[in-house]
Amino acid sequence: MAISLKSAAAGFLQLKNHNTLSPPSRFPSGKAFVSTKRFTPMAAITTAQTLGLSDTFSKLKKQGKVAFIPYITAGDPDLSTTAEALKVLDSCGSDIIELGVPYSDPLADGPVIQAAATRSLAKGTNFNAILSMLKEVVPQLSCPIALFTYYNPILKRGVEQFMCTVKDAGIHGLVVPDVPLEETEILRREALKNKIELVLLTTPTTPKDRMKAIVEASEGFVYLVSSIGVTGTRASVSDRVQTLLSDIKEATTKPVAVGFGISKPEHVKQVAGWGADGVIVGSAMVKLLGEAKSPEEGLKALETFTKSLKSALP
Ligand SMILES: O=P(O)(O)OC[C@@H](O)[C@@H](O)c1c[nH]c2ccccc12
Repeated sequence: MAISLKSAAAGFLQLKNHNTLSPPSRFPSGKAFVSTKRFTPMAAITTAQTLGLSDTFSKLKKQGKVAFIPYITAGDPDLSTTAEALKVLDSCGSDIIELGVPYSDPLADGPVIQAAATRSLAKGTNFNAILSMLKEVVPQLSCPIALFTYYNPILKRGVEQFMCTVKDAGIHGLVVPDVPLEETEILRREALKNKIELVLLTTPTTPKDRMKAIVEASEGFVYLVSSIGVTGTRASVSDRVQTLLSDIKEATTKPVAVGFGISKPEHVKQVAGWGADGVIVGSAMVKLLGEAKSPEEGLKALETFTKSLKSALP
């Protein structure tokens, strides 16, 4: 289904303050993923045993806990390191992991994640290679993966084909930041068919009636974007998030996770204290991995950082 220019423009206007519509672009092509490491044979946790997104939140709520949700870009610095990073994040207590599909025009992303996507694409990362890696690694994880992609790569592959492909790879959730609510009908239908939870995003500039429609349609959890603009660490998290959270919680009982700018234990503590059911940390994670002197150093830094943030959560 092509996005009509009119709705694309409407979508862009709707999203202009937070996630912008990315112009059509080539889909990354390159070598299939070939594992360069023998994965430690662990007792594979079958995907069937791994809880989905909403069930994960239900479990945590019963335990009085808040979900820790890191984001990393697949293929940065390379797919073998991504495979190890997923296992590190899982073993450090991540409750859900957002895995980003690198894209050539990630216009909702700030410089850190844009650079990660560029590095990954330059390495030849492509969607099939990511799927191959996931088929090996997902059975070793105890937490669910939410795939993070712009809309264009989905359209290139075809929505139906895309959804059953990611389901086969053991993916539980999907986040598509640049699809306006009006264009989500086919995505939601195919996601539901494949038991993929399609997470929708609301922002500080989303009108209340539109926010209500978004939270109504969102599956898995509601993604509350904490601040206007693109992804990237901020010195502090806006107090506005507290009001936004209570507005959303008036509109729905679905879990709400907050992202954008969170990068310190005090940010995590603050957002959890305001009633968030989950906190999402992306750029700070991506920076550690992508800018380390070696993959081993990046993985070690990721482990230390994740433990410091996780320990700040109830
Ligand atoms: O990077 P931050 O500021 O920690 O924000 C999370 C963000 O990285 C992740 O959820 C994400 C990556 N790319 C996006 C594009 C739009 C919305 C969200 C995202």
